[in-house]
Amino acid sequence: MPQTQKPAILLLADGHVFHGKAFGATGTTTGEICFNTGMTGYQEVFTDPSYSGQVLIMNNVHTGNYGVNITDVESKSVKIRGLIGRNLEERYSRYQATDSLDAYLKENNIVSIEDVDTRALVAHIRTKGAMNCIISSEILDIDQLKAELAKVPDMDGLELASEVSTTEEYELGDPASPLKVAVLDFGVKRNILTCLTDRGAHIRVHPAKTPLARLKEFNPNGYFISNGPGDPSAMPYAVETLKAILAEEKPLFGICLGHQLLALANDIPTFKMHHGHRGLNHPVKNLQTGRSEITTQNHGFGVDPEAVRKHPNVEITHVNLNDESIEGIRIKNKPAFSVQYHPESTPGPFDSRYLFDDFIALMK
Ligand SMILES: NC(=O)CC[C@H](N)C(=O)O
Repeated sequence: MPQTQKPAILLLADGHVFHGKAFGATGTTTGEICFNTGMTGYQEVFTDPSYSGQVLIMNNVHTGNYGVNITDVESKSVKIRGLIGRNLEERYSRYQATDSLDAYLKENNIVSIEDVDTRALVAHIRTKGAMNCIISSEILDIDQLKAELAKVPDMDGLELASEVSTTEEYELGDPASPLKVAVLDFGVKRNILTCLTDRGAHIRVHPAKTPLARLKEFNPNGYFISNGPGDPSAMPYAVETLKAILAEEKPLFGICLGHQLLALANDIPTFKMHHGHRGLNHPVKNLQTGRSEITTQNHGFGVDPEAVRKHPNVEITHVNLNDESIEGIRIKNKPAFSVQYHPESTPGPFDSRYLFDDFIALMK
């Protein structure tokens, strides 16, 4: 906790007010409130592009105590819109750390609030569901905050992926590799790309709206459909590309948003969840092997379980052991599969990394 702190206010769309202290950048920020139950890995979480448009509560009581550095990132900048914590620590201790969380949030202009009763807040979101919120250390008048909050668009129906996708194509891995993967970037996490290149793939990463004709010019052995922020049903352009890719009959692997888009490309609808799944310890059962995995998750939308079960050509490969939501699917007559969770983890356990091996094996 820094020595001198201004007061700050968190207002929820349902009128609930939480008083706390300003941390990081001062000012005002808005977005959809969500919570992550992970005890560690906060820098990887803050830089995950799938969090764009969201204000994040860290459930852990202390965040910031091991500082930040330049390597523990999933993209070039912090992507959360704001941070809420019980204790956000300015002092840190770790030999690899290069700076404090406070300095990092200031540098990335992330308005944050601490000294909030996060247990009560998370319990409230779990009961009432996802909603928009506003944090401010400059506007302390509730009516004025309410007026600002009313201008914030709903996450439902929001297309955000094209805002965080790369604007230029780029290649990674060994250009001499015979294994080529065309990546569609909707906000891809860096470690997903590393999981592919570490397994020998040469990859080309493409902007979100790249048509199949351009993807094919790379002569790929397979296609990877990335994670990303926003509502998948607001991305008809991506669903069209996926349908065209599926007609190619080449291996396809999708993660999170990529999983939702694969469902939509098979006419399975997606829906807005009550408050989503975000954390590092979500149990998932692999129905093909019977084994359980502890997984990293970050999603606020899901694929319609009834529509998946009724689909003649889609097989459920993974289910969530907490709520039986659909965690993985496979297209029966095509070499295409996807998972709702994050096998690249970072942060999280490595239980599900085998999915990258499966994708490589499918291409070989
Ligand atoms: N991590 C992701 O790809 C998130 C997908 C989607 N934006 C969701 O919230 O469900």
